[in-house]
Amino acid sequence: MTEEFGGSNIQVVCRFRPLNTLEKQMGGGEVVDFDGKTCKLNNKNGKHDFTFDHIFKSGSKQGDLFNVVGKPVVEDIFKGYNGTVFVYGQTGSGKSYTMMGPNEDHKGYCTDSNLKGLIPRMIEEIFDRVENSDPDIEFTIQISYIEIYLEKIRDLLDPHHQDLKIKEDRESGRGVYIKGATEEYVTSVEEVYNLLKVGAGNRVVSSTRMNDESSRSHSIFIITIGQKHLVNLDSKTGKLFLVDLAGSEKVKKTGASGQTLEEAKNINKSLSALGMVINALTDGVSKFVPYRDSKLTRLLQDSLGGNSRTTLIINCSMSSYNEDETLSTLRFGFRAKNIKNKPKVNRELSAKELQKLLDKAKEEIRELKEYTNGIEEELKIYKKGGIKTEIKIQDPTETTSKESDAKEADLKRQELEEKLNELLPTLSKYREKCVLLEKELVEEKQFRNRIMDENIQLKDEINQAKEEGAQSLEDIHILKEQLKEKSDYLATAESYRNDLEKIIQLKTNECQEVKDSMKEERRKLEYVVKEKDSEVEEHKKQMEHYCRQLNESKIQLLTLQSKQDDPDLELVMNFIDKKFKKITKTAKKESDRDRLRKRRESFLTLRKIKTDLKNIQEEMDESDDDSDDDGDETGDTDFNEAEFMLPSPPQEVVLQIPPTPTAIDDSDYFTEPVVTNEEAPSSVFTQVPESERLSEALERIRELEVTNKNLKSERDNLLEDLSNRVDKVIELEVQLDEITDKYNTLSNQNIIKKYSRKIEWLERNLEQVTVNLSQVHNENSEIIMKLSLAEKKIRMKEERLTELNNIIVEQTRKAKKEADMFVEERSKLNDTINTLKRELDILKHTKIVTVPPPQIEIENTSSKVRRPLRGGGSKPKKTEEDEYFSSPGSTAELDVELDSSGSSASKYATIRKPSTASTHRRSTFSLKELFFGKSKSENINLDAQNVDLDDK
Ligand SMILES: Nc1ncnc2c1ncn2[C@@H]1O[C@H](COP(=O)(O)OP(=O)(O)OP(=O)(O)O)[C@@H](O)[C@H]1O
Repeated sequence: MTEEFGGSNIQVVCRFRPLNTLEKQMGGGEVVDFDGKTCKLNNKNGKHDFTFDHIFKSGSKQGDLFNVVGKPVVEDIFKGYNGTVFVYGQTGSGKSYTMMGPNEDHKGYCTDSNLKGLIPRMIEEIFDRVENSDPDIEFTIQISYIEIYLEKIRDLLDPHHQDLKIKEDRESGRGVYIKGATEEYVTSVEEVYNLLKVGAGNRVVSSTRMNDESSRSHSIFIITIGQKHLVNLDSKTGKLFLVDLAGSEKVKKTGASGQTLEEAKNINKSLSALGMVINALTDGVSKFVPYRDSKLTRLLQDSLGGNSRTTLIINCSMSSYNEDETLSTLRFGFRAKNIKNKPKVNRELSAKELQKLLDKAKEEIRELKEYTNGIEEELKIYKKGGIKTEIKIQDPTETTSKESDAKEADLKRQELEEKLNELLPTLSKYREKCVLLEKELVEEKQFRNRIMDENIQLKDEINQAKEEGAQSLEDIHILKEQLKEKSDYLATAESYRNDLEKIIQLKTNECQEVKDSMKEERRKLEYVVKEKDSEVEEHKKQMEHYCRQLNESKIQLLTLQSKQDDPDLELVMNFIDKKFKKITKTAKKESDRDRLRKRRESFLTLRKIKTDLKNIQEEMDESDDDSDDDGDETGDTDFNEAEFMLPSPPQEVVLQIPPTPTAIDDSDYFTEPVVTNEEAPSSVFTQVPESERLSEALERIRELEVTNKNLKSERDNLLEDLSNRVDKVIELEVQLDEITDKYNTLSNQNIIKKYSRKIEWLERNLEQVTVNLSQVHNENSEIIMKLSLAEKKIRMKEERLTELNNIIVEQTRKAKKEADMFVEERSKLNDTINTLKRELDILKHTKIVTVPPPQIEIENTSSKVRRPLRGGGSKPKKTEEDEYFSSPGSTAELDVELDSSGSSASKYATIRKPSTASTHRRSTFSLKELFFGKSKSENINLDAQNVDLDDK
């Protein structure tokens, strides 16, 4: 059974050690002042005050520390509490010195009465207390000694155990323990010292710049003290953890490297885990304490915030050389002060205790029954009228006759029988009750176990749910971050798209502008073309005029021909006419679309005609030359020139065909004047003398030729300008197409595709994230619901548990009451039996008992076997009787004195050895043991012939 008391804070004491050689060498002074329980550290950053439960200045004695810290802890352990003393501080600050004392002869402990540390003093105190305890209390003392080195638990009492595991057993009240660790039973201080020596030999210690013998591991010395009151069977257990932590160290200062560096890393890691546990226990916010982060914290779980009375000793240096470390140590201790523990007295569970009580009661009933049966049997013998041969019945009066004695005996027998008959149902009633109680207890225990299992399961569920919740929250957080990232990305993409759209718009505007400008250009061009057309028209008219004149000249030529009968000239004229007609025809057929091409073709045709004409001219010239040679014609060079120039006008006319076919009817144009000109000659030839007209015509032809040339060049210019403009238009159109293409390409190009893909992907992701988010929200709310449900369940279970506890308490109370009643009844029964016995005694004579030697428990020298100690003496000592009985085969004739006064009468018998008959010594055998208990278990037989029971 565990008795809980109000929570108590961890006690924190602070110890300073004197400056060491290194600190003196470094030349720094002392930086700590004291004011009662407050120490003040003055460093470069100012003053820091820390108040503790006790402060031990540098000159403090080991004994003072024991009186303040050690003694009360030992007292607590004997009360059944768990206790812990642990020392914390930087390397070389005096932790091992405080715990063990100086390790001068490398034994692992110190026995110097002034210098020995807490552990030796506490061990001695424990054995002193056992020595001075109630002799009815049986003690067991067990020792374990382990170290945590490089995050592995090593058994210092058995180095074969290298990596022990930590286990927890709340149900049995054992709490956190190390599975497989050696637990040696000890019965003396010397035995413990031996173990300390063994342990110290197995510990890992190295030399560093800060400490010649630096502990490289956390050592834990565990003392378990069990107590059992042999009379009331009350039992309790106290466990004491004495922890010497490895020192925190600055690698730079200690000069750790290689293995020591690895050790330093592990030491600092586990110490920081210890710091985290203390933070979580004291910050008032943390719901979770990370005990499982290191072996050290896991092992100290009960000592920090659990079932233990804990004292923390912080060891510091006063030197300015170590002021930073001292400050951090003081802060650590100051924080630890706020840890609240819940120490409980570790008593046997009520169920067990009750079970034992019940067993005891059952045993007593059985014994009583046997005893009554014995009496019954004796009575039967009397009833038969005989006297048991072994029993000499002493007649106290010597005056009553045998007959009256028999009658009286008969009556007594009847009375006894009646009383026995009355007693038997009571006994069976008790037996039944015991069975019932036993059953109830088993059921109750099972129920309680079930509830506890359920509770643990629920707690696990809650923890899981909490973990899941935390995970979900984390997921939500991650998703939110992703969402944010994606939204940012989306926004960037959006802005990029907007920029692109703007660029496209700009380009489109530019295109539009170019189109507009082109349109404008076209319009201008059309205007110019129109102008040029009108100019051409003008020229055409002029040409008409010239043509007419040409026709006139032609007519004149014809006339001349008729006069000269020149067949070649006629041929030329015909040819020209033909060509004119042909060209007119061709021009008429030209469509608007192919105009330009046709023009060029016409131009080529005309050029061909011109070449033909030139050829004809040349032929004519040749013929002229021939005629000249013949001497037929003289001084007709003008005519020849005119002849030579003749083809030009039609060529120009053709070239100047207006752009719209409807505008000019070429056939009309060419036929009409001819008709007019055909009519004209009569008048012309009649008015002007022929040679004048001819020269005039030639003059005009020349003029025409010049004009033609001008017109030609102008036309060429115009054509060139036109083609330039057309080219420009084409170029612009090509540009426009290019821009459009570019735009299309751009919109189709990878960037846009990529971005649109990305945008799509982001949108999809966004959707997914939203879905996930809502899912997570749902899950979260589900978890919260589950959590609240589970909490509700736990609350209900807890309520149920309290209810059950109350029931158990009630049941225990009832059982106790019943047990009391039973004891009362039993004493009544005893009284009755005593009365019966007394009555029977009248009939009895003194008996001699031959007691064979009781089997004395042989002391087992193996310390792993339970070795109890009795209060008042270090272990159950052999009494004179024990020694006597222990000699094999010896028998003793003992006088057994029965003390009839009070209830103890049934309990003790005085045994007298024949040789020392005068000395009456009280043995530890109870009457019950003597007659019933030991008679079975320890072979003590009643021999009526050898036992003398006197009247007392
Ligand atoms: N209060 C003290 N008075 C005198 N000497 C002391 C005191 N405390 C410590 N010392 C001496 O200081 C040295 C270092 O002490 P100790 O080995 O106990 O340090 P530690 O904190 O256990 O170091 P580590 O963590 O490295 O094991 C030892 O030589 C020890 O004797």
